Amino acid sequence: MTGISVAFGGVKALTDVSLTVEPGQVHGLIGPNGAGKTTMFNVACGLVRPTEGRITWRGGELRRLRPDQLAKLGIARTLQGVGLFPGLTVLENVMVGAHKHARAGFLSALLAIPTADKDEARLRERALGALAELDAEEYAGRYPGSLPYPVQKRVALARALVAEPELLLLDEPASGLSEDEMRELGELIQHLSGRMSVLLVEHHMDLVMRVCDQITVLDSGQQIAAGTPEQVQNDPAVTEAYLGDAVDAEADAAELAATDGGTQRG
Ligand SMILES: Nc1ncnc2c1ncn2[C@@H]1O[C@H](COP(=O)(O)OP(=O)(O)OP(=O)(O)O)[C@@H](O)[C@H]1O
Repeated sequence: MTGISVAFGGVKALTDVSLTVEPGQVHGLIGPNGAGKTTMFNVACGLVRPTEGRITWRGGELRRLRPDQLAKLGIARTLQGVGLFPGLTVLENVMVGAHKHARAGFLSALLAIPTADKDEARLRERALGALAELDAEEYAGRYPGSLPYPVQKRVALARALVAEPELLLLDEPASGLSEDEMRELGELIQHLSGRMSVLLVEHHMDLVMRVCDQITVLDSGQQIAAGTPEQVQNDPAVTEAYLGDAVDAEADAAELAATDGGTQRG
């Protein structure tokens, strides 16, 4: 993505941001709150059209990237929420992610139309394989609503992986996970990068520093640093941006405490 700018009405969410996810690499996108990470992620998955800039994929420019084209382009994503279909079982949810591999289409496969028997069997096998990779095979027959949040997140990831994407877009995959689950997620992401590229938007800095090959840092819609985890960690502009964020939070807390104190005194 080159020279990406996005404006929402008068708000400039991104100004001239460029990043390239290299084949087989994990690329982290970080920055304090409101930096523009989600907006950039949404540009990468076609949910937000940039005001300016170019998106290049497989050597060609994508003039109009739409979310429904992603699977055909070899791109899969998971979003901040979980986004599973509550009325489908875990297995069926994952099969939805594999539908581009089915000749007769997902609907006929799901409805078990006779001509789709072979496709359905293949889909089922692929979906079970993806669930097994995420250690979630045992939940295949369950409905998402009955499962703990971290398991739902694993199912959502299995649904993205089953299409065997070339590029996997992950928006805050570690949110709501315990330390142990986060460590497992880190290992999984590193393992996956052997066969696909990953763009990772994440708040948990230790995870980002552990698994990313390259990192782009945004602040107030601008790119303030880019490089290896070590380069980014030692970049004064990055420290300053995060420190500014912490100082703001402290000032807010102090102001709130002062207001509370005033109320008590009054
Ligand atoms: N749909 C929208 N309409 C108007 N402004 C928006 C919209 N989406 C994002 N913004 C603004 O764009 C800026 C960047 O927001 P964005 O959500 O991309 O940041 P972020 O880095 O993902 O933040 P966070 O870490 O808090 O999720 C913010 O100022 C935000 O208020």
